[in-house]
Amino acid sequence: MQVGDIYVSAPGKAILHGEHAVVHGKVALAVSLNLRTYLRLNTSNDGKVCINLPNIDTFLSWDLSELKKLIPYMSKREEAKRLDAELLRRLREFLDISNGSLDTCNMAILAFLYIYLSLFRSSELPSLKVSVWSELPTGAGLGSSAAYSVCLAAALLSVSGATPAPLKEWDHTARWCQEDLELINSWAFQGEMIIHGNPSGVDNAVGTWGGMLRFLAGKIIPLSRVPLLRILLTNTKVPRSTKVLVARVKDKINKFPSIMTPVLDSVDAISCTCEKVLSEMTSEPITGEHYNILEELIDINQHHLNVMGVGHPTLDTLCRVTLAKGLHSKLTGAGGGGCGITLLRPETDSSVVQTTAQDLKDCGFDCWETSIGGPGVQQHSPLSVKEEVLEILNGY
Ligand SMILES: Nc1ncnc2c1ncn2[C@@H]1O[C@H](COP(=O)(O)OP(=O)(O)O)[C@@H](O)[C@H]1O
Ligand SMILES: C[C@@](O)(CCOP(=O)(O)O)CC(=O)O
Ligand SMILES: [Mg+2]
Repeated sequence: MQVGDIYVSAPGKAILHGEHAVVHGKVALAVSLNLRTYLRLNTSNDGKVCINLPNIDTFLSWDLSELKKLIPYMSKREEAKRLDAELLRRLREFLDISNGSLDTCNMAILAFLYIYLSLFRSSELPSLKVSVWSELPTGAGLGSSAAYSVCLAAALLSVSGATPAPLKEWDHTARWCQEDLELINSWAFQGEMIIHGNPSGVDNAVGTWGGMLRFLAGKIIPLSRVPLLRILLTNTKVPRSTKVLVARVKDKINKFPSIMTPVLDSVDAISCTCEKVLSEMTSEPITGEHYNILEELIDINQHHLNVMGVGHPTLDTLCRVTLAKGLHSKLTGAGGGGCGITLLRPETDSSVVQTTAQDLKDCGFDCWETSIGGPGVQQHSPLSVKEEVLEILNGY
């Protein structure tokens, strides 16, 4: 087992098209953001497991002797594809968490202990301290749950020795090999299953690999030839739970299958059309017509998402305020509040961006131009972690 400090980070994501539909086997296009979640793990010998989650004011620790009692109940499992229902039930009982709980802290703790116990089930449980801090707003549609799960999976797998930590003495940052990334992604998916209920896997795939990707039924295709897109991100600050929204869409599909199926098919076609246009934009001169199509796709998809029941009055406001400046927006992630994206044209003047952002801030929203396509999960030397992040992580 590796001893010492491990620092890892994983990016958040924005879904350009395909949220919700992707849960039902349709195509999604997603891209990583320059906002990341950071994790520090250090092994200790105080006989405890501690977790510090300052974003959600959660600081807990358990004696190893308590956690060891959960191990005899764990069924033997070779792969990380499905959740171990018995372990989850025992953990819920141990933590006194009801089955339908949506509590932020409960979900985060359950995901952590589940991955920790599963990975160390057949060896000695290590005493360790984990601190996680994120630049991402939590529960706002930017994939904070996936970035959290990817960081947990990467750090715990490294400590267990299953995926050797890739950082060499002279490196500032390092990435895992493809096979190890697949393992990290599969354990992160389990964390997402605990937090989301029924995730598609697109968010943890972006958190693991970064960049822009096409996701269809678990198949991940990196899109390497994409134009540089300028995107304005707006956080309406209306809290919501991905788990609740995903369940709401499922209920609607079950209630009105013949009405909702064409909507999902249409979203699929939007994602495919968007992918085609993005690809054309790299092989021929970019024209206004490319952007006209991208904007129309955004408008149509936003209507579809409203039909699915995941809109919100604040998201309508976002679309109206930006359209007044000639800019097109849609929600991103699970919706119901949270964040939206606005496509900026290459020629959109910075004064227009600024006044639009101010109008949105006047509505009570947070708003910023973001850069997209950041790297997937990384291991860091402490030197390569921003000082303010290091201070937070090392403060516990
Ligand atoms: N930095 C973090 N620290 C602790 N828990 C986190 C963190 N980021 C995300 N989470 C967990 O993920 C949940 C939010 O996930 P979700 O509803 O899917 O929203 P999103 O992924 O869009 O941010 C939180 O309730 C919490 O359990
Ligand atoms: C709604 C969905 O498509 C994306 C959810 O993203 P987020 O948790 O809101 O960031 C669900 C999923 O793909 O698992
Ligand atoms: Mg999420």
